[in-house]
Amino acid sequence: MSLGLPLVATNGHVVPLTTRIPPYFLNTDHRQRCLAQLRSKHTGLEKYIYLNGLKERDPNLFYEVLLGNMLEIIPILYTPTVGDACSNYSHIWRRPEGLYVSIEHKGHIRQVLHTWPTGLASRIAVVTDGSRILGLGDLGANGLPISIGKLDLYIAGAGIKPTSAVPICLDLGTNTEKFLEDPLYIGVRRKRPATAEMDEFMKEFMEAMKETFPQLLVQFEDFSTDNAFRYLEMFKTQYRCFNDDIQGTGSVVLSGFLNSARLASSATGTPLSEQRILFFGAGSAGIGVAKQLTSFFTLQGMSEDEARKRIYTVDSKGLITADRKGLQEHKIYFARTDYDGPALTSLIDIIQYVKPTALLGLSTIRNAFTEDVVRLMASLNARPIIFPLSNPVSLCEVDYSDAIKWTNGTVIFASGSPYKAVKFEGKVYEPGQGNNMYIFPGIGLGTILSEARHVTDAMVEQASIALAGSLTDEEESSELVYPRLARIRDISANIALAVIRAAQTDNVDENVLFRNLTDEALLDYIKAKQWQPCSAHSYPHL
Ligand SMILES: NC(=O)C1=CN([C@@H]2O[C@H](COP(=O)(O)OP(=O)(O)OC[C@H]3O[C@@H](n4cnc5c(N)ncnc54)[C@H](O)[C@@H]3O)[C@@H](O)[C@H]2O)C=CC1
Ligand SMILES: CC(=O)C(=O)O
Ligand SMILES: [Mg+2]
Repeated sequence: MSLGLPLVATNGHVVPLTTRIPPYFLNTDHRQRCLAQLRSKHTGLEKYIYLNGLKERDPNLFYEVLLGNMLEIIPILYTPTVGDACSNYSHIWRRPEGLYVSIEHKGHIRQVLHTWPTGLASRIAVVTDGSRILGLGDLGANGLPISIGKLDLYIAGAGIKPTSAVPICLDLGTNTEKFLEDPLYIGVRRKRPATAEMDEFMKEFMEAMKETFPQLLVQFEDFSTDNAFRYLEMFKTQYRCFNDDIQGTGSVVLSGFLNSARLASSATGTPLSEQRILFFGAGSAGIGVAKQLTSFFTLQGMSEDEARKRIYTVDSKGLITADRKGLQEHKIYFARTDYDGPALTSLIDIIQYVKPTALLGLSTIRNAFTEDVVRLMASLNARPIIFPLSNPVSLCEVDYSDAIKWTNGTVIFASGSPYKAVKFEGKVYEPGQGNNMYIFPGIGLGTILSEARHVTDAMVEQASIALAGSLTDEEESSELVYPRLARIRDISANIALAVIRAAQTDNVDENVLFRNLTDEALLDYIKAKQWQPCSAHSYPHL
């Protein structure tokens, strides 16, 4: 421990020569004190505010507490509680903790970015425009906590240094009236810009980001669906960036689906090539996952057409068919051409028609997977795969305990937000959490270390395959589809290794030094680079 003033050691105890610190404070366990303080708070939002204050007072201690208590703390910093933090951010705001770039800064964005204190040391920015925060809609400038929460997962889950992380909220206005009318609202009071104005802003922003932070990776987060696809297409080969909701979600769900299909197949013998996957919800997340699945199927030898035929998509108007007028661009690829009956609008009718082996919810519709829906899935499949992936919990398509009860324990389940284990007829069942948090830390770490010019499709796909293969024997025998969260650092290191190798194969790695390392040596290097918090450094000023 490095302390500025001499200390007296008595009976092995450390006593600072100062009156500002209680004499025996340094001999107590600060982490336990923090946990006790955290647990004394009654609501999720109070816990969020407490943790936020702890991070400001003592970042090392904050990350130590987080790393030692992931299962308890991640649901506060991230989904579901981060949803409450965003919804109420204008009211709970305490201190500056991220970078706001406003539409009013247009023409001066470079100057704004230069105000960020860690400048050239910055490596990863999570950028939201607040237009679709989780499933909660347009929260405008209140969206910053989602960028902060994702970056906390980068730091805890992948070992990215806190000083490398830049949380960004683009304040482009909001179309949500209640914020525009709220005197405490922290954002610019205007409606969102039209496409041409937003495009100009985004182009200036990305160019300025590259100039100001030349080694930085941009993760686009929670943009409304049209813009999510639009800016990914516009920027993905020009800048080092990816879209978490499209690519991160695609990658993480493919991984859980592969492990689920293996489990289901051991009961039914159904091969991957005969899976029929029904997507309830066809936005950035639904279509992102559908594309990742079809891409994987083609890797397995299916033709593109055969792969696409495995997928059925549903939106608020029902089963998406090619003959529907005015289909949005991103829905066209998966629109069915083999159904020409009357529009199928009820989920029960759609399931009866498709007979899916897997039902994936990315719809934001709470309890859309009713008892009838779940029981029908169970009657069609010995092991139905049901993933209600919408966030936060308040928008989840079905609760875990209901899914277990209505399928008599046969369901293979992963939800976007966390659920606790459930006891049913004497047996304990553990849910999976199908959330991009398992994937983006490793994609980011691998991209940063390899200094990849772009994030290629193969990097995202290999991340998914690495995650799918990361289950231990114990996790496999417990029928988990994702690894236990407590192992996320090791898992992120393995994902980063796969991402670096894919970057090399695609020739986008600007750091070519890793090319000559064996996998073992590279994995050791990655792990050695992971930042470790150390609260012993917290009192150098005593
Ligand atoms: N688990 C995870 O890792 C992730 C989960 N998500 C969640 O997925 C959800 C959707 O996100 P996006 O795709 O970006 O949003 P979005 O708003 O673009 O998509 C929602 C989709 O659901 C459909 N939908 C709405 N009402 C419906 C109804 N009554 N019946 C059938 N379909 C209906 C819409 O037509 C649209 O296609 C959000 O809750 C988000 O939090 C998103 C990314 C990652
Ligand atoms: C998990 C996530 O990225 C979302 O719900 O938007
Ligand atoms: Mg998201």
